[in-house]
Amino acid sequence: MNILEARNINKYFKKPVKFQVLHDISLSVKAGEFVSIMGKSGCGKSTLLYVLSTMDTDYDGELFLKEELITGGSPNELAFIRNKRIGFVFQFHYLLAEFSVLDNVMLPALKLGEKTTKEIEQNAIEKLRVLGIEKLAPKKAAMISGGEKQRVAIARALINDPSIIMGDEPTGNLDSQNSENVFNIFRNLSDEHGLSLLIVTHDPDFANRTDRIIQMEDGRIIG
Ligand SMILES: Nc1ncnc2c1ncn2[C@@H]1O[C@H](COP(=O)(O)OP(=O)(O)OP(=O)(O)O)[C@@H](O)[C@H]1O
Repeated sequence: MNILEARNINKYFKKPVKFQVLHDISLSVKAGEFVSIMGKSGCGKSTLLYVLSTMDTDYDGELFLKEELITGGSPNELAFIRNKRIGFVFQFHYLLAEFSVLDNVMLPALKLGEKTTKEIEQNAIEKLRVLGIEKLAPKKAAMISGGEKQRVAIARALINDPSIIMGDEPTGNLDSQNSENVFNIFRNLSDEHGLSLLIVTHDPDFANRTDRIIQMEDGRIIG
């Protein structure tokens, strides 16, 4: 089954001058598939990811999540999809520095409000355990290392059991050992947990070990 499908996505920026940033992009990510997106700086990777993650709705074309059309959804529907069905990992972790690791991971589930605080806490501890960092749970986010912060950000992205994880250069700010850790976590989530992942990366060593590379050039998919 396709977890994510994009059909004929075109996007224009209108300022300072009108130009087409995405040209007729069609792609799909299947259940459990670990896919990377590569391409030169400025080719449109981040723009594409913002469209695919529903953060940007100003595009032509159609997006499907689990084979359901989500293009044209109301702001509330799209906010729900982003919180529950899509996990996002950025280059920078965006953790709340003064909150504990556990609280940071719990937040998206508290916002969703579908489970009790106790259930959410147990679930958050389980996600931290899967990522090998349950001991960090009580620590303040400000007090842990960069590599640990990124793992906490991944645990936070997993808390609502999303259908897909999207990442924009999630290893871009990490040293090689921490990049390797993050890669292995993603690989394991795909192989052992059947999660789909779509990750923008500049790192060929990372991309070459994903299931498939989508190559972009000048706003187009070229391979
Ligand atoms: N809000 C915007 N308004 C106008 N042009 C934009 C805007 N955001 C990005 N662009 C332009 O769109 C093109 C694609 O940008 P995008 O950030 O998607 O590329 P990228 O492949 O992710 O680059 P990088 O690898 O450097 O992050 C670039 O030419 C960029 O300058």
